[in-house]
Amino acid sequence: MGKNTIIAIAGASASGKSLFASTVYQELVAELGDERIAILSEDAYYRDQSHLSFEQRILTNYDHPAAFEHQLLTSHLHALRSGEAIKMPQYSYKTHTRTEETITVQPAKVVLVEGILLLTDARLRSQFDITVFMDTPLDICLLRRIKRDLEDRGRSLSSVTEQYETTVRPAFFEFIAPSKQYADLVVTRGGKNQIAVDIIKTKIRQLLAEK
Ligand SMILES: Nc1ncnc2c1ncn2[C@@H]1O[C@H](COP(=O)(O)OP(=O)(O)O)[C@@H](O)[C@H]1O
Ligand SMILES: O=c1ccn([C@@H]2O[C@H](COP(=O)(O)O)[C@@H](O)[C@H]2O)c(=O)[nH]1
Repeated sequence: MGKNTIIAIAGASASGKSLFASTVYQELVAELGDERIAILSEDAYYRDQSHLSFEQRILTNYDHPAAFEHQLLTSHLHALRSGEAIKMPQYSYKTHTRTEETITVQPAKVVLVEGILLLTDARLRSQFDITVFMDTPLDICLLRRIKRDLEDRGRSLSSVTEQYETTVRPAFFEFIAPSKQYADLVVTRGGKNQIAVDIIKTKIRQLLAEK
């Protein structure tokens, strides 16, 4: 396989990273097929906490870099770049640990990866060829996170607001916002910014045509 390209999409929780990455991925797969493009999530690399009780797991700060197994993600990106398949872990936000299943990701010429802390880690940054930061206002992120966490992640309004005040907001200012300096592209207005989606798709088509 020729040179691979890894594209990282970072930004605050509920800034639209996942929607943006999956829109780029799905639209390109519909057009070109799925052999040359792969998609990964940093959230899949939250540490396995199956050795802890549920009461212990909910004490973890999920917005701190220590919550992630970034070394495993780095080695998986390196493997994909080297033409090897990986077994991506699967994570449950409801049980706060990995599930038994993994997803096999085949090496692809373009790999999209999205997550809150991707640009904060120098080991990960060294793997990225193109970096994107979703610059959605924090109040909009909070509104979207409340809706999503209540509907999809089994949370109550009080747990979302308490977590937001204690870890999510402080981590945004300590880790995520400063990592914007490492972005090649800054995307406003979240995952439905179709102009930004089209710009990344054009770049990917160009990369695939070169190889
Ligand atoms: N531009 C947008 N307009 C409306 N809703 C959006 C927009 N971008 C994202 N969302 C919604 O906000 C929620 C959080 O987006 P998501 O992509 O899951 O964020 P992240 O991956 O950054 O946590 C989702 O329900 C998503 O559909
Ligand atoms: O067990 C968990 C793991 C993570 N979280 C929260 O998820 C977000 C990151 O995911 P996004 O999809 O980017 O929102 C992070 O802010 C954690 O607080 C969780 O609540 N529980």
